[in-house]
Amino acid sequence: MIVVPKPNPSLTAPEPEHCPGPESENAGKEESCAGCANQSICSSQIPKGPDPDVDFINDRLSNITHKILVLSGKGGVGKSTFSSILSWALAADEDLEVGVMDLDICGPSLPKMLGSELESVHSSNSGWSPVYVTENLGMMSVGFMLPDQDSAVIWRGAKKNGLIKQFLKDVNWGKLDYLIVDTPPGTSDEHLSVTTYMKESGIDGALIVTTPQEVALLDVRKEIDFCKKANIKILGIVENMSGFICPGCKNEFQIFKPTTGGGKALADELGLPFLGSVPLDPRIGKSADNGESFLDLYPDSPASTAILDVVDALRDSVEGS
Ligand SMILES: Nc1ncnc2c1ncn2[C@@H]1O[C@H](COP(=O)(O)OP(=O)(O)OP(=O)(O)O)[C@@H](O)[C@H]1O
Repeated sequence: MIVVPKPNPSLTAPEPEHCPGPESENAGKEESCAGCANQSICSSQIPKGPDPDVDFINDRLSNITHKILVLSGKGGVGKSTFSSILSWALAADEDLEVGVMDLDICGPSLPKMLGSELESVHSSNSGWSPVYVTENLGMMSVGFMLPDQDSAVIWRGAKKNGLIKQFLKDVNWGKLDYLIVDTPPGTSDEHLSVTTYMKESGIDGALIVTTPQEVALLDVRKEIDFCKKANIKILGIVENMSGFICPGCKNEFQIFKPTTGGGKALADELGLPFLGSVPLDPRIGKSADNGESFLDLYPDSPASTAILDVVDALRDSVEGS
């Protein structure tokens, strides 16, 4: 077994062709991005023509039964927190093999949330081995490849694309029942790369995390539009930080306005499944900071009940029961 050097020199992927940008005479013709006039999905950072790596990716991913993207329009709504709790919840079922891939390249928080930040990725002839949080929960994150926790990843789209491709091609997950893919906020390079490369092998769909406030919901609408354009099914919307139930007195308090209901209203308006609301609970943040499973620590809390309801609804949706 060889420890992958930190940072991994092989991550210096060849720079594929860039978007011509708004100044170019080709801008907006074949494909375009926010910098070009047209608002359609920009694929200029993905190499054109047949990509031999896609066969390797399809081969790797053919061992994975369910693939779920966790998306949100806005940052800080609890996407990584929910991805980590979801992974823990699924892995609590010993019959399931679970993987979680952290595609938040510039802000990888899953190694910390899953209590594995000091681990390293190992490589062998069969590829990169995920870091195992528990026997049946593996994880891959760029966070494992940084020289230290404070190092910033300052990469343009082409390089992010190279890393995502490498994650999909080289990580040897083995046979998985679930792969949870945590993404950064928005609809950017990471989203485009992962949906492009995973498309052929099949993505079950996207779980959209939001908070109840209008500013988050506004961005969620864009995320939903992205999913439509990229042909990704929306498995449902989860409203996180929805109301605050005091762990001491158990009363519900109104901290932000509106405190609850925005996610459900949006789901109803767009005819999408609403999977449930998870209340604000400061112990969720503390558990995540400590790399511990909130569900294990506080199984009887209203937040745990709400989270498990969402997980059940999600499993029903993808497993078709
Ligand atoms: N239900 C909750 N109750 C209390 N705190 C929460 C809850 N959900 C998330 N948090 C806290 O909110 C903060 C933001 O969460 P998180 O990092 O998961 O958001 P994110 O959407 O992944 O952000 P980004 O997209 O910027 O990475 C964290 O400190 C997390 O512990």
